[in-house]
Amino acid sequence: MENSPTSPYRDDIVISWPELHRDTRLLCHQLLEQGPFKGIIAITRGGLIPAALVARELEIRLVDTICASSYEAADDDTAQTMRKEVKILKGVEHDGEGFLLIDDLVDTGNTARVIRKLLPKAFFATIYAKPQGREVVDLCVKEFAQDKWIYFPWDIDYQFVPPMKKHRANP
Ligand SMILES: O=P(O)(O)OC[C@H]1O[C@H](OP(=O)(O)OP(=O)(O)O)[C@H](O)[C@@H]1O
Ligand code: HPA
Ligand SMILES: [Mg+2]
Repeated sequence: MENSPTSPYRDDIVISWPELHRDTRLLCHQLLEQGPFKGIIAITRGGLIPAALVARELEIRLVDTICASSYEAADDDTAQTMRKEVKILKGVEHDGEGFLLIDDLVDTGNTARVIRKLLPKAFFATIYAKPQGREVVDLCVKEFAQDKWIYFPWDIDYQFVPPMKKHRANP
């Protein structure tokens, strides 16, 4: 997948549904050591599917949301690399004590820093993390380099790829 020329991302990591499920279950094993939690707060939208999987494994039925937005699609329709100010569209009315905050990943840490301030007592977990944001969250299962763009399964599709031989300069 091609990144925009202005993008800081040089490489792509494509995550499949089974990989996301397996990584989320790995996170759950570690979360079981941290709980019990009163409930989960999913950070929309990326945190919604991981939060549903975590709720299933930890048998938590109280699931709330913090609705946030910080990226939008690039104009050239490539990767999502346009950064904006973090906007909170819906918060929660407590400091997070006893709650588990879930997002799909922490990249620059901008989103996580804003949400941390709103819920300073929550336990904050993401499936993936990049170095700039890692310290903002309490737990993650995998870390990737800062210049990798992570494609989640809900953002991609299977498609035909021509045989490698067709692209060779001197067949
Ligand atoms: O650490 P950061 O640099 O702030 O980036 C991480 C955030 O960016 C993405 O959300 P996005 O705002 O794109 O919205 P989405 O979850 O609705 O896709 C991702 O789901 C994280 O919430
Ligand atoms: O690497 C990423 N992948 C998907 N969404 C993101 N939001 C910030 N960084 C990323
Ligand atoms: Mg998000």
